[in-house]
Amino acid sequence: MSEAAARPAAPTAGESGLLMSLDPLLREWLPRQRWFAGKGRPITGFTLDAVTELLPDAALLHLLVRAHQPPADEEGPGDRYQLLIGTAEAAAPHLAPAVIGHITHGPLAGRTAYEALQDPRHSAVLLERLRIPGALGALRFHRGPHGEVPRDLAPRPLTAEQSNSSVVYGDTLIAKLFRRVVPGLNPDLELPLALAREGCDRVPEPVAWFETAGTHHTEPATLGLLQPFLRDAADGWDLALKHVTNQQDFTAQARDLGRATAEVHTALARALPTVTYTRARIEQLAESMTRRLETTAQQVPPLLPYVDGLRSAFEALARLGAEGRTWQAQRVHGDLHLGQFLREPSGTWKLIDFEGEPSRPLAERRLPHPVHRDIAGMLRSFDYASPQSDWSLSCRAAYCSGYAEVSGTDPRTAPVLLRAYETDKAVYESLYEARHRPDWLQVPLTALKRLATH
Ligand SMILES: Nc1ncnc2c1ncn2[C@@H]1O[C@H](COP(=O)(O)OP(=O)(O)O)[C@@H](O)[C@H]1O
Ligand SMILES: O=P(O)(O)O[C@H]1O[C@H](CO)[C@@H](O[C@H]2O[C@H](CO)[C@@H](O)[C@H](O)[C@H]2O)[C@H](O)[C@H]1O
Repeated sequence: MSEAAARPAAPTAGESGLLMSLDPLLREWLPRQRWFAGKGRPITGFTLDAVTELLPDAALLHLLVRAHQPPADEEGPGDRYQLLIGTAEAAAPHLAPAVIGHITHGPLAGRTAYEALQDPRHSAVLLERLRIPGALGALRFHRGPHGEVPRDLAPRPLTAEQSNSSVVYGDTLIAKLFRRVVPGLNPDLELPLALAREGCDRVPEPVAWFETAGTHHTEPATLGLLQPFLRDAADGWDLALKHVTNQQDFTAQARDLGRATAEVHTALARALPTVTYTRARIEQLAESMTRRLETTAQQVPPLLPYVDGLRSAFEALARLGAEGRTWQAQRVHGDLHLGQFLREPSGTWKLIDFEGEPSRPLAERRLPHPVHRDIAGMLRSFDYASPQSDWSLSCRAAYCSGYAEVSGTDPRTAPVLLRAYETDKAVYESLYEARHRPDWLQVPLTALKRLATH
């Protein structure tokens, strides 16, 4: 790959000028993005961790920007975000919704900054980079062992509400760019690659990816990946909602989803290390769930009345550990819900988005867990589609039966573990909804009310 357009990764005087140009705009724009993790906390400033010019004259910039929002979180001084920014004398009319703002300070004064993934000319540059392995500025591009990356596929950005940002190329490939960037290998790349090595075809195999080089004290961070696009696939969440609306049974699909989950779990257990959860680890798990409940209740006050009742779910888990109960633990999906399953026109369910819960530290997301963690995520998801209904109860049962048919173990034989994970998931959801979709907060709250009196 040509290094011609690359600029050094470390910020230079010119780059701090760049920040002067962008700072006022980013303060306004960043908090409005769905993927911005620090909602509700004021930004006190930015640091530019790296800038790579993908097109000359600042026409297309790749930035890793740290947003300072005291106090610092577990992963360092401020969250680090990946931004692709285009600048032009004037943004073309079709890019109006992508405009970040008019630059009034610094070296780019007079130009307009916009979200470059919305500009097909710019997302085409990204595809071209992903096609050819190599280094460019702060970025490192890699190709997987299989799969073609054709040239000149027409890009279209996905408009779905997402935790990250995706671009579909010619209905053939889909690129996903992680927005909040943390050091380390992202499980969204790690697990699909491991599953592909294992011959599991339930997951689209990454064909290319890119990362930023680490520093002397941080690991490289995965920035994005390119996978086959599952054309004409139906999203499990949309499909479930349609069935609810039309008062149609969904148990056959739920059973298939259970079978697909068990297949993926079996392959993951073969592909990556497993551990046994014994007393200490189970008590630790119960403690971390309790801590999360308590901190979340501080951030989501409507949760407060249920805290005592919910704590009992985690106490029961710790008690089982103390009595000598053990479980096998392995790598799991980590944020499993109906929307993570896509049904191909052939009827086959595929699984996507192995990133885990984006707000958790990466090291935590890569820990092995009993499979009940994912199963609880799906049980919550049926409840989201039709809260506290017979529809959801029968789907939950069918899902567990399907899971048992393939794995040989019915998850319902571990009700205490399942309740603890379901409670933990609903606690996570209450924070997620409070931050991103306050209108939905009632869904996990209603479930938590029930789980508190279990
Ligand atoms: N391989 C794929 N084929 C078809 N659609 C996909 C594929 N991967 C993702 N999508 C679509 O993109 C959406 C967002 O992808 P996802 O990986 O869940 O991103 P995020 O982590 O930002 O939520 C999904 O809900 C799905 O509709
Ligand atoms: O965007 P991601 O797929 O990474 O996941 C986040 O957003 C999900 C919502 O889009 C959220 O899922 C919650 O809402 C779903 C309905 O929209 C429901 O099916 C899930 O069960 C529920 O958890 C997910 O928790 C969050 O991490």
